[in-house]
Amino acid sequence: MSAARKHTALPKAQILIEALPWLTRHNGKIVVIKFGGNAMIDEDLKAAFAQDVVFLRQAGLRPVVVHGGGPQIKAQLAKEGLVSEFKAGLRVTTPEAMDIVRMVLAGQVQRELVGLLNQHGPLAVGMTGEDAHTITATQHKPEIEGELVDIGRVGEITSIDTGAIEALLADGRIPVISSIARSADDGHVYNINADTAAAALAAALGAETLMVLTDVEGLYADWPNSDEVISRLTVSELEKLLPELSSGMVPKMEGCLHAVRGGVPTARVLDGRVPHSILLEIFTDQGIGTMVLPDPQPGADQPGTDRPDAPQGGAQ
Ligand SMILES: Nc1ncnc2c1ncn2[C@@H]1O[C@H](COP(=O)(O)OP(=O)(O)O)[C@@H](O)[C@H]1O
Ligand SMILES: CC(=O)N[C@@H](CCC(=O)OP(=O)(O)O)C(=O)O
Repeated sequence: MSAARKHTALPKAQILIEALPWLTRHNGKIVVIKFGGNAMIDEDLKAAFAQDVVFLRQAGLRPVVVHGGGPQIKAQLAKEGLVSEFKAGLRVTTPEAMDIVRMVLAGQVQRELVGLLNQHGPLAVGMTGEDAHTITATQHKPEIEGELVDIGRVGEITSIDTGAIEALLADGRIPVISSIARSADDGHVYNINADTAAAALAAALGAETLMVLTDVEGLYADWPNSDEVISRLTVSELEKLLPELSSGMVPKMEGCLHAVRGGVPTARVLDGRVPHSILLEIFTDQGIGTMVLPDPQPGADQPGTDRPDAPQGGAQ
């Protein structure tokens, strides 16, 4: 009887052992996770996301959550009879819309995530980029067909102050950050795309990795004609691809590029519809989604394993 019990438990031990080199490698490291609006509308997935983030924290990593809420903002704008329009992939944000963006992100989405995480203990603390000058911005005017266009209170990040986040991490907390910035030039606030905010924070925090959860498997090579996912690419390869990308993938991949160019060793786009996608990515040898890597240094060995980020000694 006891021998049979041992036998059935063996696969569990193997799973834990597979995680060991990854646990060792990531111990104490900051991981910035962007939780996307579309990946966060399913209750079970949200609960699994919270479990994964708490698991990372208890396994010795230092997760920082940056969240979006595009679908929730869209729904609230519709309720209030306000139009929801995007230009250059960014929401046109009138002062009235800004009030709603702020209320939905900081008052609803962030509160809900903090609540889910804190079901596991007194861990998560919510804040927005306004707090303690975490994210400062000026007005962003995207260039559309050669002209700079005014899209309202949409911000371009000018500086990041990581002090408040670092204090929370040092206290063992999980910061949960809404993508709103304080203004550098007036007393108001700016709406920031959450992928852009997550990437800027990952670079400023010196994160080990940026993980962007979304509602597709990763970056498709020829979207929407094929579902072939690009499993990894270098920043130079990504830079060449950027002009061909459309809609929500643009800020995501620009964010990954910015983070890796800013010194973050890897940035990944993951399928947030897969339960526990974060754990699969961080603690298993296979990995999923799309990984962005720095360009190889001249003369350096090319990565030989399936996971170029594999821990020293190789994942078995
Ligand atoms: N090359 C591509 N690969 C994958 N998805 C793409 C690509 N180009 C555009 N997309 C679109 O980008 C969407 C993801 O962006 P978005 O909807 O803003 O996500 P989120 O709400 O998670 O921030 C996908 O659902 C897909 O419709
Ligand atoms: C300027 C801008 O477009 N801001 C975004 C902020 C939220 C966001 O990015 O949410 P997702 O990650 O769910 O798309 C917006 O208003 O929708």
